[in-house]
Amino acid sequence: MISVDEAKNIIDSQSIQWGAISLPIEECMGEVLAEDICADRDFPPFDRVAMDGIAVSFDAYATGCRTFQVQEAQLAGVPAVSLKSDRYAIEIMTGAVLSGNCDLVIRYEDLEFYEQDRTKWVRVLDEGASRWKNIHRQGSDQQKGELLIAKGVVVTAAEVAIMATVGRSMVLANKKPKVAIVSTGDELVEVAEVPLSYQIRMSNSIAIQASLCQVRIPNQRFHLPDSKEQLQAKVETILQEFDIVLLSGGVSKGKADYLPEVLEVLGVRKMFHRVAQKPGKPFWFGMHTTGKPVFAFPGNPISTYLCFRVYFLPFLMQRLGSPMHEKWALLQEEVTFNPDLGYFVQVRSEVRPDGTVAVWPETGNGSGDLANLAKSDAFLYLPAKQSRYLVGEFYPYYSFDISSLA
Ligand SMILES: Nc1nc2c(c(=O)[nH]1)N[C@H]1C(S)=C(S)[C@@H](COP(=O)(O)OP(=O)(O)OC[C@H]3O[C@@H](n4cnc5c(N)ncnc54)[C@H](O)[C@@H]3O)O[C@H]1N2
Ligand code: MOO
Repeated sequence: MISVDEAKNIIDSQSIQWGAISLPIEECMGEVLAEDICADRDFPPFDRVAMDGIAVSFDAYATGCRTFQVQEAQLAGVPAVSLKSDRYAIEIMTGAVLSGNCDLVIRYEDLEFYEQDRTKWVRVLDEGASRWKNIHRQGSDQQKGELLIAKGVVVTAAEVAIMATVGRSMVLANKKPKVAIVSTGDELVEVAEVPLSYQIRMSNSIAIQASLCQVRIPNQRFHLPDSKEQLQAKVETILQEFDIVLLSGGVSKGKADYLPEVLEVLGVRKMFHRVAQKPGKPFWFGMHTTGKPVFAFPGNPISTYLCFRVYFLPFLMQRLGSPMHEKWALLQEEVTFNPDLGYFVQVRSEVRPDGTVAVWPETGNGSGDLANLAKSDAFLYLPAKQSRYLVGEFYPYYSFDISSLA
């Protein structure tokens, strides 16, 4: 039996890539960028007028000139016009390119217009003007060629806006794997069915599917009976059609726990079976000859969910180029446990005003106590080789809320 850390390392060390796909920017929200996005020109690309008003020469203003003859108006979206001399002003609008020979913009609020001899004049009331006031200088935000978004970023509306402004109508995103979710067991019936007294409704594959849909991973759900022949035939076709196979149930020591044997026959090499942890001890992981990973989670609902959340999800996000960062939380009640196993205790959490996460254990009745999942909102990882975990100690924390990845 291997440790939790060894199991994670084995999973992480598999070289698996699903390549990249070119997507229109309208379709890339929530995707992970597979390329860097750089500035195609300076930001802003020209000296951009930042206030509606007039453009003048600062030198004229600095030598005491406060009245200017209005030469013309220059709106946004037209080429720059130039001052005839520094006694003139050009009416100018926000978003326009700064007029030639001008280096000061004064807002309408600080101006008085008047007419004299059928000529339009303007008087400047602002006594605190400086060179380049109200002008967003070319290249002052970013220079042409600078990195604006690094690959690996999950695209939000902010990235879409930046990609749009640099003219990227198509971008490269990490291709997502197609995942098969396979539950096994003759005691399981579909959700809409009424179970007989010796049956239960399946929930593991449904929970995994819900999580994969939330992080927008294409997936399909299957259910297979406890028959070696049927498992072998069906898993063989599933392995051809999907990039990753997640199985639930059939990996412990029961008479119908055929999966480890069937998987090996199908060319899935066992990388480990059994991890020194509770719950989820019988966790099995292997690699198919084609390089596709196969995760076989122990069937007890909390074990399946734990292995999915703690091992599979971080592996998936890391491979997609958007790794999940480890979070830590502060234990609020002492826990004692068997030092031979790492213990993923279910906890209820609260974020404190200082930002730390405080957690209280909600142990429930073991890995079959599915309803206890709703009383908790995370797993706290209490590592092996110690038996007491004290109030005020920090431990790694795996929230059930994965909405930040969506
Ligand atoms: N002799 C031993 N027996 C067991 C061991 C062991 O080491 N030696 N390990 C126990 C542990 S720990 C677990 S966890 C389970 C895992 O066994 P399997 O992976 O073979 O899972 P099953 O036996 O198929 O199912 C276990 C349990 O979970 C229910 N289940 C299964 N699939 C689903 C599903 N999709 N939705 C809802 N519930 C599901 C199933 O009905 C069983 O009650 O083995 C222990 N035994
Ligand atoms: O490991 Mo089992 O998952 O304890 O119930």
